[in-house]
Amino acid sequence: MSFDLQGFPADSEALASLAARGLDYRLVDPRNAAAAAAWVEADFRGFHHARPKQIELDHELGVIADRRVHGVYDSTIVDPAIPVATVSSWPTGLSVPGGRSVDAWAVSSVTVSPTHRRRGIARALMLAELQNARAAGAALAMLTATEATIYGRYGYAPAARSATVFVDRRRVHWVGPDAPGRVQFVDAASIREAAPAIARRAVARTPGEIDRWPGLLDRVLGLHDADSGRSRARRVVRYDDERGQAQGFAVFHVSREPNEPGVAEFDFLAAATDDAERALWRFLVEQDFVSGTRGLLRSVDEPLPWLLEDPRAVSFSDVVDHLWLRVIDPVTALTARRYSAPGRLEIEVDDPIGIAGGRFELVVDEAGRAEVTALEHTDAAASAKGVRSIRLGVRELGAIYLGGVHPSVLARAGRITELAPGSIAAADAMFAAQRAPHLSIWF
Ligand SMILES: CC(=O)SCCNC(=O)CCNC(=O)[C@H](O)C(C)(C)COP(=O)(O)OP(=O)(O)OC[C@H]1O[C@@H](n2cnc3c(N)ncnc32)[C@H](O)[C@@H]1OP(=O)(O)O
Repeated sequence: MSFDLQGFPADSEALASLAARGLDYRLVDPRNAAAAAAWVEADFRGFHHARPKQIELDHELGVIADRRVHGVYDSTIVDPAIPVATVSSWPTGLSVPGGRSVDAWAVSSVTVSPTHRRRGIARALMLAELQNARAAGAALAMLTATEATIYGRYGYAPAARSATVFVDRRRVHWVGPDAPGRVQFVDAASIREAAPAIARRAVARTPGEIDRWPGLLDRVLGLHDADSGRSRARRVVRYDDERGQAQGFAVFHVSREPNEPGVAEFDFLAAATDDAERALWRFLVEQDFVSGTRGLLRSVDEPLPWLLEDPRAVSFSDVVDHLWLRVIDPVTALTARRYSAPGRLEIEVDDPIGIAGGRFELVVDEAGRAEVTALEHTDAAASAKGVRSIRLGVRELGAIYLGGVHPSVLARAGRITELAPGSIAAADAMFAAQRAPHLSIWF
């Protein structure tokens, strides 16, 4: 999605509603070093992080150079250059079932200073971001949330979960296939050039993953602050296939207690093929002098238990909502993904914020490809025709979009209404995803 991030002004409604509270809502120019640094300072404070070191600040300034960054300013405080609220956003691809990527709008860095909380600042920022997403032509807006109670009111819903996986070293006996290639240690800097292409292919394999940005790869490889203790503890391994082509890499470190075996911990594994995924997992779980391996932000549907003789070597904990989606343009969003069963379904979407509401006809062919049309008529007419038809809110549409939540579960929760017999069963079959949606990074 090509889009000029600085090319349109700050949202006029947010501007007016914050001005009415004596606050100034501004688009921050990331090339203005002082303003951008003050914004980063507020962002770090908002998330209760320590003040950034210069090297971290420089890294963050590089990241926000590719983002649309807003701050809210209060001219009456001691340091009015530091915003009392922050938000950043950018257009990026979201992988959907079937392997395509849909244009989406990522929202991040939502903070409001504790001195200014609960007076509607976040609300103004979040409504503005929906308008930004629309202006950018995004089919969906998306975010990862610190707390699950903040974003539903703007139409977001959890659409992909993640889990912590722990593998008990003593019980590891690999029974999966041997990978034809090999795993080797590589220097973090040496893999940086190949990393974007591997990550891109890995992202395309899994619905729910989003495009990686350069600063993220620098950070996971520890290159943004190479001399820090954290970065120096990181080790990088790469999987090369039988032809010597790099197909995946993982970044891990071993946490140590004196004279005790440590735990191999990782939160970044990019595998472009099944062989790479298996080989990297095998390397990570078969280390010696560790009590186990812990992977963060892993899929709830990892194949790992099926690769070990003792599936109970693997435990899943902290299964949480992770990726939150907000449908902006139902026709584009619903057309982008592939479906698991053919059929015809009318979907009535209620959107209290007035962005994505309406009635839509989804017709899926034998290959799982969809044609989606916005309809004019009412549900009474649809059910009279005997057409399979459901009614749901925009949040529920976001929840089922990637196939991570079954429509029948939301129907049982009273959150989807079946307007004609068989419609929920049809929706379950159509929206099912071959691979559980999963997002393995924070953004
Ligand atoms: C995508 C991301 O960046 S996730 C990061 C979110 N940010 C953080 O966790 C940092 C710490 N928290 C904060 O900075 C603030 O508490 C924010 C940004 C979450 C909320 O900012 P505020 O300006 O206080 O929110 P605002 O006054 O606009 O509240 C809007 C609504 O959200 C509700 N709300 C706000 N924060 C929370 C919360 N943490 N938990 C539950 N409800 C909340 C309010 O009660 C209000 O509800 P209403 O619409 O029913 O009246």
